[in-house]
Amino acid sequence: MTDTILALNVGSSSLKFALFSTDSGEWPELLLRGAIEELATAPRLKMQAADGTLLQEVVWKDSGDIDAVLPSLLDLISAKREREKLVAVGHRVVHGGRDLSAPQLVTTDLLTALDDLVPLAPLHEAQNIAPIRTLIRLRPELAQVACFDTAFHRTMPDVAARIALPRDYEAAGIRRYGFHGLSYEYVSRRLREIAPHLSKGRVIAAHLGNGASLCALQDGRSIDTTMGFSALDGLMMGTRPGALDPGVLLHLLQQRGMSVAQVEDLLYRRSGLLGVSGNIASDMRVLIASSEPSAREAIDLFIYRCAGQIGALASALNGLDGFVFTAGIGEHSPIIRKAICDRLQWLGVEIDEDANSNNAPVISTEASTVEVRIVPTNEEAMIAHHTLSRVSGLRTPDA
Ligand SMILES: Nc1ncnc2c1ncn2[C@@H]1O[C@H](COP(=O)(O)OP(=O)(O)O)[C@@H](O)[C@H]1O
Ligand SMILES: CC(=O)OP(=O)(O)O
Ligand SMILES: [Mg+2]
Repeated sequence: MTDTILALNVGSSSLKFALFSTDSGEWPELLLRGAIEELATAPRLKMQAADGTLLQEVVWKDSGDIDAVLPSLLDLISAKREREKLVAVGHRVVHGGRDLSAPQLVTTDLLTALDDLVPLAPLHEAQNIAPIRTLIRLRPELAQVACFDTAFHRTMPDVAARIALPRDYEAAGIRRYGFHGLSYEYVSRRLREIAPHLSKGRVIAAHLGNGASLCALQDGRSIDTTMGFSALDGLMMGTRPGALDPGVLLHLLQQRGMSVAQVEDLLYRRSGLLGVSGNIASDMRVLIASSEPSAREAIDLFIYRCAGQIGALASALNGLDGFVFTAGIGEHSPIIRKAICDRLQWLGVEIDEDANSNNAPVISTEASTVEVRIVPTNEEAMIAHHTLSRVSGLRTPDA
């Protein structure tokens, strides 16, 4: 009987899952994968075999939470892989705070530490922890490993991590952590395999999904990133504004009399593409298809802000050798990639329009001084890798 590992990646708009065999060495082999979209409103699951063949589709009648869908998910997976035995589950946990800088086996103490981090990531942390507790109840024999989005950014120098507040705030943990680290760790490792000439150089990776950020990679390690203390900072996102003048917060609280809960809701759930488009959508596909001027304005702002922050990270890297697009928008939207790249001509970026329209691995021209690539991310593979390393007592090799 083959042992398997389940990787769970709960994002702000979906639950992605993937099942891996533990038999194949350092990198577990993919057996099946899938996603549950619209978790909060109308959950629908799609499960595919490793070769992409559709295995199953399920639509739940009621809106649910992860707790409600997880038992069905486990049943559906074991029905498809009857001959394998699930031995461990790895979880993406968005915030590891100041102390959790590497994947950890789940213990009661760890869960208590994670509970304390919930206010730092209101859109994610509680959703990340919920399936861990449900699984302790449903399947107490399973080993569980928490893999942190913040961990990969531990290599950021102090000058990039520091916030310009009085020193005692930093001592209390108010510093820039960065997120999407599992995605950037995967992209960095993948670059080492497919573009070793780039992986040693100065690269910006753009994780453009529902949440969005940039990471400046030097020699494969994070030296700066656009998200900071929380997953609110940096780029404009599906429902978050990105970098915001803190004076706006004071104004909302003092002059408009908004409560803290209202401001939190505004910043995490009602801003970004959704807010600027006038509630048309947070989904880039819907905005691109819309003829409403407000949809166009939301897209234009997303591109403008993204290009500006690429400039800032290019300065942190003292130049640019490579640029990588990844995640939902980055991997699938030629229109957005082109619009961003058109604003990077001053950096020597030149796009090959055919390659870009075809989502080719390299989308820059020969003449471009920056090699622009699409690298599909695989946070689940990274989670499975760390989980296998933890449960088999191996140390994870450094990225
Ligand atoms: N073909 C496409 N064109 C434009 N945007 C796309 C396309 N496919 C996916 N997306 C965008 O990708 C986003 C989801 O990205 P993803 O990385 O899966 O997000 P998350 O992990 O945060 O749930 C969607 O909100 C959608 O806007
Ligand atoms: C950290 C973060 O924003 O994650 P996601 O893109 O999954 O929302
Ligand atoms: Mg994601």
